[in-house]
Amino acid sequence: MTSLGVPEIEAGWALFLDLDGTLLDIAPTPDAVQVPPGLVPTLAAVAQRLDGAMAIVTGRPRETVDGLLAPLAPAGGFGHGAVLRDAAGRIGGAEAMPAPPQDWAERLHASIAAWPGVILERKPHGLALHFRAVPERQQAARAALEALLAGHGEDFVLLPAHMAYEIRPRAASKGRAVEALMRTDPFSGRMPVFVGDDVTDEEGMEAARRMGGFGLHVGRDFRRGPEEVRAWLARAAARLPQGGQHAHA
Ligand SMILES: O=P(O)(O)OC[C@H]1O[C@H](O[C@H]2O[C@H](CO)[C@@H](O)[C@H](O)[C@H]2O)[C@H](O)[C@@H](O)[C@@H]1O
Repeated sequence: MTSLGVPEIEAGWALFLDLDGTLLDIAPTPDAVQVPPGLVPTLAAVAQRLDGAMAIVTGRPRETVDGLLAPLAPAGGFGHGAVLRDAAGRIGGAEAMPAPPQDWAERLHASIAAWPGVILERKPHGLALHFRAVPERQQAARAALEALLAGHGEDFVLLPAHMAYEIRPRAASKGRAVEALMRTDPFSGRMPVFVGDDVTDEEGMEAARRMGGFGLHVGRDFRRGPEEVRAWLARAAARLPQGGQHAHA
């Protein structure tokens, strides 16, 4: 255990890691995030120590994550679980996921033209309105997304996020990503552990608990934030045997 009571990573875990606010420090805008030197090699080493049972579970699209973490292309749940990639690199899960109607982005562009500082983020299976630079626009951003959902409430849901509101497919969730990946090799049979910081991560943590594992929260457990998560991962990369629990010395 660490001094704050977070258990050290074990070779028999399946590790599910949120990205923004967990591995990466929060930045002023989505495009401004910095991937700290050493993070990608650490993630690659941890995945190797866990026999590949490590996934990134994030609201970001797969293409964005692959750009940020290149050359690593980890297993994961992307777009809040709308798109899945297993440890063998097979992509799926999005067949039944709706894309936001074409006119939604146009309608939002029209709204935010009058709200300097509000950022519209378009994703394959969702949208986000960021108001970090102009917190006074929070209610307006929420209302704009609620207006879009008025005719599509059955397909999409509204999510509160860090200084943002998002729309995602109702059928997508981080819990769905955990459950689906846990049915695949090499995740199957391991103890799921989900690490996250946000409201949507609670569904991933709940899924991990249902499947015999647990969740760790950045804030309540990792009180020093993403920096502490990265140090925890680096210790596992240095300490666990190469090749994970099946490795022979
Ligand atoms: O599931 P996550 O990996 O935690 O991603 C959640 C959303 O993160 C991003 O937005 C947040 O991080 C930005 C960069 O630090 C920050 O500027 C913004 O205020 C946060 O809301 C990302 O832009 C979204 O697409 C993700 O869904």
